[in-house]
Amino acid sequence: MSEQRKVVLATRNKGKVKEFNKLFAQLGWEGISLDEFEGVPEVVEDGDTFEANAVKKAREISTYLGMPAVGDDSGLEVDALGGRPGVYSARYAGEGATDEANWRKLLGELADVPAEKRTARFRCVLALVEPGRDPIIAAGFCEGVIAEEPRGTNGFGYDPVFYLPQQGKSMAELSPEEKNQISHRAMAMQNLLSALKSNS
Ligand SMILES: O=P(O)(O)OP(=O)(O)OP(=O)(O)OC[C@H]1O[C@@H](n2cnc3c(O)ncnc32)[C@H](O)[C@@H]1O
Ligand SMILES: [Mg+2]
Repeated sequence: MSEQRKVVLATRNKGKVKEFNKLFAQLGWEGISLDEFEGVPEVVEDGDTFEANAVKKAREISTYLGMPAVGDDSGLEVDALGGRPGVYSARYAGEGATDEANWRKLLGELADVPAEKRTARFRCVLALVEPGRDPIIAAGFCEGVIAEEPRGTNGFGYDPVFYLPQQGKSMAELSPEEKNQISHRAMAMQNLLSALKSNS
């Protein structure tokens, strides 16, 4: 996979697409958005794990288009909530919830939780599927703390309420380049690359 590589991004999330475009460019890969194709079926995310959903996204899209595809299933694990919302992060405040509704619900649930108990991590599992081959899977995470209030306007999802003590900023206050150096998605991409190298 070292040559110029066209890989379909098996996601409907525009924030993820932007991040992947930059991460892929660093590898000389070309990420192709699902918007380029018509009639692509919705993937039903009914797995209980990030891995199951990431593989399902990549496999269904790769099979449908006959091209390599990367699926990303990701979410937020909050320690004070026993790891919730986890794989249900996208629908935490209900099916089709907005990003803001999700993080507002989270701040509400953590209203009485003191600062030292607000630890959390973003997790990302990536699956690369080439037609007719077994998936290659890689994971990454990023540790932080759930803030009391939102800060910043970059990024997407839970970024405004995910505070990074080392940076002294929320994830939504980082530039896209800074986020791509430390994020769960960036770590998973690095691990995917290593897995590909040891596979070939
Ligand atoms: O399934 P696809 O089409 O890829 O798009 P999605 O937005 O539904 O993605 P997921 O099912 O993987 O759900 C991920 C959830 O975790 C959140 N999330 C994932 N990565 C994030 C990041 O880098 N920053 C903030 N929130 C993130 C995101 O907002 C969703 O609520
Ligand atoms: Mg989803």
